[in-house]
Amino acid sequence: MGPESFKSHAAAPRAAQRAAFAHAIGIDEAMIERLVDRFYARVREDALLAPVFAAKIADWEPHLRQMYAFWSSVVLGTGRYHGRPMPKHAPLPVCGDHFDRWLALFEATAREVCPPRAAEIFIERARRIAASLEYAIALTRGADLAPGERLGEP
Ligand code: HEM
Repeated sequence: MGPESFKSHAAAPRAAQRAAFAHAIGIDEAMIERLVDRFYARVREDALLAPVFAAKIADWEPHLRQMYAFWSSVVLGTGRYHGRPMPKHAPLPVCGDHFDRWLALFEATAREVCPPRAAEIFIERARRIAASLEYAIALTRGADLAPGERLGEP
């Protein structure tokens, strides 16, 4: 087997292993839908976050479907999500407090909906993506956040 065929064979088992591991700890598409539905139900009742979403989202069904696809791609490696989150978040009137609240609600929901090991996977990924979104939004406002520094008021 030459290097090329080794390469092409190596990628598929890794993706399959990731999906198999996720399934073994209880993650599947139905769990993702429960997590996303409950999380955004909370977001829509949250005094800090609800107005930011309400200004952009009139019809929640397409957003929820997009978020099922997003989390399926992130955690199950299905490649179902093809969007680009950064341009959608860059213009939002948010600061570090919004990210803290988003993560607090997400973490509480994940711990309710998912078995412990599955919850930790969603939470760890969410924290990393939130931090990179926060950093990238700051850059669009001309601020290069130092480690630990938070996104200021828009
Ligand atoms: C301050 C916290 C956040 C706020 C206020 C927020 C708000 C929003 C809003 C309003 C939209 C819809 C934008 C539009 O359609 O114009 C959106 C889309 C989205 N958000 Fe967030 N978000 C936050 C954090 C996050 C985090 C931490 C993640 C990932 C872990 C995330 C993932 C996404 C994705 C994947 C989309 C769909 C983007 C697309 O159209 O492809 N968001 N968000």
